[in-house]
Amino acid sequence: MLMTCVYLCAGGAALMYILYRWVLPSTVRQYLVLLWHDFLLERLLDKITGSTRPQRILRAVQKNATRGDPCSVVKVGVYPHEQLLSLIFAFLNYPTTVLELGTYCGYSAVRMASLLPPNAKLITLEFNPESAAIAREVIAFAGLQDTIHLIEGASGDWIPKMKERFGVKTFDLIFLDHWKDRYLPDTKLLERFGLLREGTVLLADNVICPGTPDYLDYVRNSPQYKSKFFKSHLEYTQEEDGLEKSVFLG
Ligand SMILES: C[S@@+](CC[C@H](N)C(=O)[O-])C[C@H]1O[C@@H](n2cnc3c(N)ncnc32)[C@H](O)[C@@H]1O
Ligand SMILES: [Mg+2]
Repeated sequence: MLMTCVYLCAGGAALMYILYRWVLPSTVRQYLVLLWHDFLLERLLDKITGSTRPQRILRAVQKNATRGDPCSVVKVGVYPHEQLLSLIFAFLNYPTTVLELGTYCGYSAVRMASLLPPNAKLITLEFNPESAAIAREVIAFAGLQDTIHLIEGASGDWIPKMKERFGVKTFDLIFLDHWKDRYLPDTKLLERFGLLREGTVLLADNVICPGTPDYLDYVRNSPQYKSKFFKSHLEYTQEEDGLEKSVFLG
């Protein structure tokens, strides 16, 4: 009886894996991965540890990184775009004005700021107060509070105020990594408020999973952009994903 149960469970698990890996279309698979990873697994970990994911990230940074050393902070997590970011920063001859949409816990902000030349400025926007508070602590731990300017608020509200509130003329690099349905409207806002110059690079994350079809269609077909896709994979998974690098041509 026990062995029959074991065989049935093993057979069921194998069948589920085959269905998941080879039968389900990739879009369904991507939704399942996001549902599992960003929702079910996180809720389970929240319950078990009595803490939220941002709180766990901050604790991991405080425990495993060295205060004042941004590289040690970045090493605490998995960052799939490490090499590409370094290449793009070199290609741009080290940008001095960078905007990030979607800070979360400040991980990519710390990564990018650690590649910036002295006197450069990185503005990052986050509308979730809990994430913004954790990001502030992560940024301070890395010793980058003078380079990274974290704004708590929604991109749609802040992009129009960038020039008057922060004295920004145009950005050299913009990293789009917030909610995917905002990529296109925020790009149009950046255009409308004159924040792009000839040569500004838009780097859009997760354009396949969860995906940003309207944004991709826009930057790939507009004569104002020269766009190129870089294959990658979704953070912490093997699911196919990618970044779109689009150079504004003016
Ligand atoms: C994928 S996470 C960012 C991850 C971060 N860039 C990193 O790699 O470490 C997306 C974040 O964008 C924030 N967000 C989403 N839409 C936003 C908006 N319109 N304005 C500001 N923040 C937004 C979410 O609260 C979330 O924390
Ligand atoms: Mg991302």
